Amino acid sequence: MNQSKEQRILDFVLQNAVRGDPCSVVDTIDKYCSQKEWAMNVGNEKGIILDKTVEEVNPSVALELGTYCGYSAVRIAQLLKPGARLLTVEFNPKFAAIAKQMIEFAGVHDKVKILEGPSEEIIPQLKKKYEVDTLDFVFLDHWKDRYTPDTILIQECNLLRKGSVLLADNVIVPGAPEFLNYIRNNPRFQCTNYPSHLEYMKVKDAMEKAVFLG
Ligand SMILES: O=C(NC/C=C/[C@H]1O[C@@H](n2cnc3cncnc32)[C@H](O)[C@@H]1O)c1cc([N+](=O)[O-])cc(O)c1O
Ligand SMILES: [Mg+2]
Repeated sequence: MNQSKEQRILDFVLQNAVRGDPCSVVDTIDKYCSQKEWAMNVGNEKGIILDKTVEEVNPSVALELGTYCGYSAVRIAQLLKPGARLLTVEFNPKFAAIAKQMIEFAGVHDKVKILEGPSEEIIPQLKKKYEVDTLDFVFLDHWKDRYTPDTILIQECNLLRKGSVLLADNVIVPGAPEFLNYIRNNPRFQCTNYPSHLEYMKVKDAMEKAVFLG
């Protein structure tokens, strides 16, 4: 049966990156996706915005919605302090399996837990089943029409504390207009926009940071 694009990306990493070296895994995925096949990884330009935000927050508990191949999970995990953890949610079992291998090859599996299932089912389980008190950082990069309902659900589940930071990818392309409208008009969030470009393209995109004010 012919391979998926995601399997080809993983194979390219297994053959060309350095095992246990997260930077080489990230760079190798970027090399493949900029030269051979485009894929919806956050990429290096927006990845630097992600890195800077993670370093600024220095989260003990981080949540990612939309693991895909594990590119941003590896980027985030390599910046986490000892004892800190990333929970990443993915409902496509094929993508979850690819990401699991990607994360293990990068050597960050002791910091990352892949939660397989839809975010709307997983989020309400975080406190009891995954022993989360509150989330210090949330990276939204899943279906764009889920950004708003999941942000509301995260608040309903009492998962944010004063200073928790949300960072949303793709608020220009593909776009998340209802999320931008919701979060920018919500007095409980302080928003900042970071103009950038769509991964591996010259197309304009942006990320939106939203700090929960409590
Ligand atoms: O569509 C995009 N991203 C959607 C990402 C989707 C990923 O998150 C999972 N997912 C979705 N809802 C979920 C709910 N629960 C769990 N996993 C979920 C999907 O199985 C997929 O692995 C996108 C598109 C472009 N683009 O240029 O077209 C660029 C980007 O950077 C993008 O992020
Ligand atoms: Mg994205």
